[in-house]
Amino acid sequence: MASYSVLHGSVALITLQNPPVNALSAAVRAGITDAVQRTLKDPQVTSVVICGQNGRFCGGADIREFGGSMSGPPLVPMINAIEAMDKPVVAAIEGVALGGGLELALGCHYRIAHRQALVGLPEVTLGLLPAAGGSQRLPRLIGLPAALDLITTGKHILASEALKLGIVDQVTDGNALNMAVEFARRIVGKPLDPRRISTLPCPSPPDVDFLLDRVLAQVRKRARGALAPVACVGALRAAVFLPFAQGMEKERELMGALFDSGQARALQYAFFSQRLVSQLENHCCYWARYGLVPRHIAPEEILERCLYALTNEGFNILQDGMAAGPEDIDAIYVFGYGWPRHRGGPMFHAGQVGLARVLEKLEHYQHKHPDVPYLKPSPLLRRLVAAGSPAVQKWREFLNKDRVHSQL
Ligand SMILES: CC(C)(COP(=O)(O)OP(=O)(O)OC[C@H]1O[C@@H](n2cnc3c(N)ncnc32)[C@H](O)[C@@H]1OP(=O)(O)O)[C@@H](O)C(=O)NCCC(=O)NCCSC(=O)/C=C/CCCCCCCCCCCCC(=O)O
Repeated sequence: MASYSVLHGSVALITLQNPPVNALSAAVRAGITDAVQRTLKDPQVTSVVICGQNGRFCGGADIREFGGSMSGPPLVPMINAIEAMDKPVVAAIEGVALGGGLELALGCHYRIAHRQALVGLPEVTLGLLPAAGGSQRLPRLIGLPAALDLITTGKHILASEALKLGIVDQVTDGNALNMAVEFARRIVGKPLDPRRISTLPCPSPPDVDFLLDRVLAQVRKRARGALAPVACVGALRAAVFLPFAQGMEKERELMGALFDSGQARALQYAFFSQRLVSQLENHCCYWARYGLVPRHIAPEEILERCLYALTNEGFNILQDGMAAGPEDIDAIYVFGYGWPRHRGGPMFHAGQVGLARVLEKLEHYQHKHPDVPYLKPSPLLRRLVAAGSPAVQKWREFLNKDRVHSQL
């Protein structure tokens, strides 16, 4: 939800309330929409400040809502309505203004931030693009090159850097909310048209096509099949060449394609699993408090059972002739599945760990869990170990000999 109050008799204060990061859930969007209506109707109110509860402006759209059917007031018309207001609206940014949070702030006429606050449009890291107007407003505010950098990487920057780029208007080491309220009182009556970012032209260099093509090529190379970074460049191209309303349509169209893609779902799943893992320890405390004794599973066991079962399947695939050599399997993992390049790939890694050790571990886990077929050591792994664990580069040779023998 969002609370509404009036300070000094004339400054409406809209406070986002959704701990811990004030994500823009349906209830928060409904609260903001209601509060905007109240400010419009209240003749005493001459300016508005939007802030977040507990020193955090907003961590963006509520990622949990993406998994289900979305309800409540949509974000885009809400932000457009804020920008269209005829009373100045100031965003008081403390803590974070990320994703939809920054997009909300870009719909405000001014942005005042704490120097240490973090701002950014990290949607790309979730397989999305800033589709609440961010891809259209940010380049209009700070120019195409800087917007391309921020939106295609999704990086968070400090408000002090955002000030240099022109994303925020002022920073403070003190209380950003107090400063925003004082600021809001002072600017009443100043023209608002130049502060409505959607009405600004998009500043871009003369060689704009060249720049967009170069960035697209870089992004394609870096993204290795990821859809979102490429879509981000498409949305920014629209910001340069199309009027705002049409750019917004393009933004929505591109977002629609990303939204239901398996990639966006996978990245959002990864966002939450990363956080869940860090809570594991607390769950153990919870069990202990209620007298439950969790079976102790060492992290090595989880790692080894996942990793060595995967490698074992690689040996089976090689043995069945479905891949010509270990390099084929490693290349698929490194280039297709983000396996850390510095670890070479699962087959190379098995060689580094030592084939005898991999075999020993598989035998150990198979003994403990005889019902798990993936843990049964591949005959090829056994033969390689028996042959003295040749280096991975020699396996192709070994396999060829093996295959010839089996055909004789
Ligand atoms: C930096 C953080 C904010 C804070 O970090 P930290 O202090 O370390 O805390 P964490 O442990 O990370 O988080 C604390 C808990 O909060 C949860 N959390 C955090 N952020 C969110 C969030 N945004 N939503 C939900 N929950 C969140 C987190 O999981 C923790 O909870 P728990 O412990 O797991 O229970 C850090 O949290 C962070 O980086 N957060 C993410 C910031 C981010 O990525 N924000 C961007 C979100 S995406 C976004 O904003 C998108 C905006 C555009 C939406 C436009 C919608 C339009 C829809 C159009 C649909 C198109 C279809 C059209 C089809 C057609 O046309 O037909």
